[in-house]
Amino acid sequence: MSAVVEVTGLGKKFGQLAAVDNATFSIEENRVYGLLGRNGAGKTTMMQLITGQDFASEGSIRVFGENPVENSRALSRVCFVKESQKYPDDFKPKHVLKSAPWFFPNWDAGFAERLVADFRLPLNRRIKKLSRGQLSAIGVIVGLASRAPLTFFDEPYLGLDAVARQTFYDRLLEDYAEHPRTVVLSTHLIDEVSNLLEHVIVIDDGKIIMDAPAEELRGSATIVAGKRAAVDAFTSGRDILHSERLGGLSSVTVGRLSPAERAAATAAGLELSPVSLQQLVVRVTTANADRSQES
Ligand SMILES: Nc1ncnc2c1ncn2[C@@H]1O[C@H](COP(=O)(O)OP(=O)(O)OP(=O)(O)O)[C@@H](O)[C@H]1O
Repeated sequence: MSAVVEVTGLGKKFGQLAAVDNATFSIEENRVYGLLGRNGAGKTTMMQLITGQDFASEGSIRVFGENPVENSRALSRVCFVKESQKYPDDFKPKHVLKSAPWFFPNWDAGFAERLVADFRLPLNRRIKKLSRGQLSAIGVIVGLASRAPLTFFDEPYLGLDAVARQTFYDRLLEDYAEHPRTVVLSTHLIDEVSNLLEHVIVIDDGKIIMDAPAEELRGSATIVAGKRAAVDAFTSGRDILHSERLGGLSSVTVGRLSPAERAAATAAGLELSPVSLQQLVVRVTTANADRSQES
């Protein structure tokens, strides 16, 4: 498997603030990635750096083996869909679709047309007059129909309703199956996309705090619940990601349990339940914030 993006010791400072802090990771070819993290964690900044829209303060970035800054050869293979995309004042969606093939060599006009129907996008209305959802739909259509070998969707759902979001996920999966490429989704709706993701990168306070295949993460944490004394006895000495108490009951999130440990927990009358990807991300980012405050 080959890396389409290689980030090494990357840092980006805005004055004193390290929006990206000593980040090292790679993005492999033909996989769907989730770039996840809390508000202000550094996701957009990271995507801006990788797509050559901003300069790094330190470290190196390779996109298809090259420095992306002002590099039209590397960037012609990249599509970055962001919510704050600006268009010329008098532009209509039809102008965006007409100009897209200039930027994206793999542009599929027929696919774009089908997506316009799916998202009920009015092609002839000025972009300034579009609803928030219609504006999001333009980005989603460009991101999908461009079939760029590396596509970033920065919170593509912001204006989309639940039906339109599901349409986006369905079309993405169908098209990805036929035309494999690398897709990076940045989103807060982790549960909604969790089945789509093959690899998860979590950024917190500019630092990469998790970088793992989604399959490995599923089942990597378990909620142990039951009578407080029994939960405490079972979880004592373990790395605890989260704990909640209510009267004499307790619910504690711990790391991966072996089959023998699971059997012991059940024998002790404890209930075990899996932690969703969203819960896991919340737990690790909260644990990271607690550690940062302590140090
Ligand atoms: N141009 C800038 N000047 C100063 N600070 C900035 C600038 N751009 C981003 N930041 C700061 O850098 C940090 C990271 O911002 P970034 O937009 O990358 O976060 P994010 O993870 O995309 O957040 P969200 O999920 O809220 O969109 C934030 O604290 C933000 O305020």
